[in-house]
Amino acid sequence: MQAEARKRLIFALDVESRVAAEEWVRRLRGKVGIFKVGKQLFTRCGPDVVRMVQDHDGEVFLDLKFHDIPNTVAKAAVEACRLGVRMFNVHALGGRAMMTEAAQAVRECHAAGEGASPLLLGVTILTSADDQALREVGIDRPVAEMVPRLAALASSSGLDGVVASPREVGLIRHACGSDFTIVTPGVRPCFAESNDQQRIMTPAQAIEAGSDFLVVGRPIAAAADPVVAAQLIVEEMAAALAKD
Ligand SMILES: O=C(O)c1cc(=O)[nH]c(=O)n1[C@@H]1O[C@H](COP(=O)(O)O)[C@@H](O)[C@H]1O
Repeated sequence: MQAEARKRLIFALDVESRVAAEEWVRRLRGKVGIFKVGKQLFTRCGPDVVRMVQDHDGEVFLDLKFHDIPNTVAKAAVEACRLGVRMFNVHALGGRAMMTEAAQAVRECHAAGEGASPLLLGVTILTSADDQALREVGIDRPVAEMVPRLAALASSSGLDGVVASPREVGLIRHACGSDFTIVTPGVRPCFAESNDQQRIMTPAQAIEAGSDFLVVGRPIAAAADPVVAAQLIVEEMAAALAKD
């Protein structure tokens, strides 16, 4: 069960240089399933950092949260496919046309033999946001209504899954069914700080709720012993998976 749990743990490489990223990959290779390359690292290092992870036999979640006009996002999606990443994301708030064109671009790129077939995920409502934050940008509906609504829109636009807080997994499963992939950041083991995350759950709670993949950054990176922290999270996930 630990091997299955490990495959589902994604470590966020939220660091400022290729050297630091490579150190983390060497340290956590075999201890986590996937490495997430996000905006900070990608802006600093570009696509080479994705290749660096792959050169270490690591799989990559490219977390650039594309949100633009449909044509631009579709073309960025093709580049993500060409990089051979395991998964990448767009903002579901970008809407149906944007998501549909991105999904089509992924299918065509793969069919033409130009790239891999990554999971295309829609970010619903960021795990750092709450109802008050939504009201401030003019969204009067609560998070608990917006997340399943955006997940259903992502699903009907041809996306493979969503990124959301583990707190909303049940609502998403109800709206989108069991085959839809749910990736959850906002995961905090009991030994870690919540930082800027608002809608959090423990690794066990996230797995019990039905998350497919857990994204964890600072609870591992800031731990006194990151390898031990990753292993504790894997053990907690494995115990929750064993209850199924
Ligand atoms: O798409 C994401 O990965 C993401 C979506 C979201 O709603 N919330 C969220 O925290 N993330 C990412 O997940 C990671 C969480 O990191 P920690 O809060 O350090 O565990 C960060 O790299 C975020 O960019």
